[in-house]
Amino acid sequence: MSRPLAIDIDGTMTRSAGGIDERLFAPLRRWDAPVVLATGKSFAYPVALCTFLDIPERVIAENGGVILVDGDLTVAGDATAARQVAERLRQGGYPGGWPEPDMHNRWRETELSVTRSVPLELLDDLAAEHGQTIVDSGYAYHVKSPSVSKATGLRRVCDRLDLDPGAFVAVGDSANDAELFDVVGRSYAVANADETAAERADVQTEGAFADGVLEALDEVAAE
Ligand SMILES: O=C(O)COP(=O)(O)O
Ligand SMILES: [Mg+2]
Repeated sequence: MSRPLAIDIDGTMTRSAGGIDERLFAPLRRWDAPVVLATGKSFAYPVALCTFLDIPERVIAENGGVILVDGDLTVAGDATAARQVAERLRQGGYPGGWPEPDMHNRWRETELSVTRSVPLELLDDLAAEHGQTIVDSGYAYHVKSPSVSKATGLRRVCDRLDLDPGAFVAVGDSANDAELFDVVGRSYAVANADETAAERADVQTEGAFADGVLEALDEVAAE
């Protein structure tokens, strides 16, 4: 019997060189419990992925800033603060996120994704000045409201689907998955996970990236 699944995208569903590992398409499409894509990517990306996977639109995007569950949309987070931090970065001679044209932030509704080439100390100071925190996905620094996370996103999803977060299994790879790992019934960190994710997960898979996801899915499906 399958359990509801909350799955991270970058570093988890992807191959080491990038791009979604196509071996995940069939098992996710067939999964006989809700599948929620939980990501730091901007809202458009996981919605598009649901469309192409042909699964219901159940999405926690922008590290909990935007949640979509079967047509029910919640926008949390602090878009104004994110824009102010972007402006301060530009004033300091840095990209206001990523170099233009910035496809990471173009369709972003709440937080700010920032290239990891920007000094973390500077970003920490700017974020704190605007009441925001930083989370590192391994792919980008995310300047976000401290009141949202993938875990707060999952709570919203659960309200909507009338499920308990404890019913969920989560799979992820990075610090931005750690709060999610704390609230689900069982959490898997793939073998390439960063230290924070690896420590906070219940289980570490032997396989990296999608191999780890397939391992987790097999284990859950066999129960
Ligand atoms: O957008 C990123 O930086 C990474 O997003 P992820 O949460 O899917 O790994
Ligand atoms: Mg990730």
